[in-house]
Amino acid sequence: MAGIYAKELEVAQLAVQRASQLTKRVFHEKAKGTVSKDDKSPVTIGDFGAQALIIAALQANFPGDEIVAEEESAQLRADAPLRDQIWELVRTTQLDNVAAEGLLGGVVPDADAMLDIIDKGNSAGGARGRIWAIDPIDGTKGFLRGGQYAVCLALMVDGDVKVGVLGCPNLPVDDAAPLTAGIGANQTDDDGRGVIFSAVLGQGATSRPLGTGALLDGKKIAMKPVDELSSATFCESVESGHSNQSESAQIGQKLGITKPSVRMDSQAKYGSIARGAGDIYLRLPTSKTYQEKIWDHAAGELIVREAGGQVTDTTGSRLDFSVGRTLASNRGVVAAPAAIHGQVLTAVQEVLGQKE
Ligand SMILES: Nc1ncnc2c1ncn2[C@@H]1O[C@H](COP(=O)(O)OS(=O)(=O)O)[C@@H](OP(=O)(O)O)[C@H]1O
Ligand SMILES: [Mg+2]
Ligand SMILES: [Mg+2]
Ligand SMILES: [Mg+2]
Repeated sequence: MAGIYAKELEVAQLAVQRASQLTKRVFHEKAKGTVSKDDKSPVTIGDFGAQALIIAALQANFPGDEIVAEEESAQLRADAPLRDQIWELVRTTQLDNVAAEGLLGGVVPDADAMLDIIDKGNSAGGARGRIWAIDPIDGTKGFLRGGQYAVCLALMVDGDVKVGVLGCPNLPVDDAAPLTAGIGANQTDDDGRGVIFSAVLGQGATSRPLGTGALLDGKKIAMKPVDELSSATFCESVESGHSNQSESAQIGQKLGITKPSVRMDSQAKYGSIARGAGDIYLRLPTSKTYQEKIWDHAAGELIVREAGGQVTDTTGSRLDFSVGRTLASNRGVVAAPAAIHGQVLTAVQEVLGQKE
């Protein structure tokens, strides 16, 4: 018998697969159509195109649902060549699997419809009803440097994440592949790479090859038991502006961790610890004012919890996805196997407590 949220999961996985196909095309192009946003962060034709394809798939299947997505069309409305470049990508990216492509609603009618679709991701979020959270390319800087990035989609119902899917084109398919120090740059999406992580609340977490054809069966994933904290591996951000790296080094010292941190962009970090390739994900605030965005965490947080992990902020509270487009009630993120999360959190609080 199909489980609860089975259709949502299938549509989400196919939508992520199709959007990843678009980002992979852009990845292999020299000019990635990069423009700068108001906050100076980069956005590419891949981000806009992937967001359009995912929202189109959600609207074809769940027309009453709300959507919180990272990007908006304003810059494209003022730049016809950029809009047309994205439209060409969106129009020509389809799944090989004809039935699946049909399920996702087929091709978007035209470029103007595409702009309107991109802007359907403008929901304010909140604690009521069904709301999808989309990060079309998480880790855009990683995407640009040939490192890790993730196509991220999650469904929240009444403020709780129920379904989470991450497409990671540049991670190894093999759950047992060790993380290498250089995984944050010069990666490829050749054979043996590209994985979809998924979870449904209460049903566990899985990984499967990203591929381009029919979805293959998923394998259950689980966090690796950490018998000796000193042998654990941190999985951390690449950008020093996104997480305080000197504090995480002090926390590592307190815990007796000697292995160097593995740095990679995006929610690929959550997927990597969920399958036991790494152990602990820390995101330590670098400013008093930055609020984490729900689309940067919703899918990964559920996948880690369903793989046997615990995820809190630095105060020990669960991440609260019900307060809008940001995690306004939380500060930073601490994710670890449930059995050691308490010890890690204590070390985090000791180090952060020394600051004031
Ligand atoms: N100041 C600050 N603090 C914390 N986080 C920030 C900050 N600025 C941006 N962002 C968000 O970080 C998202 C990428 O996170 P990563 O964990 O991939 O960071 S890193 O690239 O590995 O350093 C990135 O997501 P994308 O924009 O989707 O790439 C941003 O939403
Ligand atoms: Mg961004
Ligand atoms: Mg992001
Ligand atoms: Mg993004």
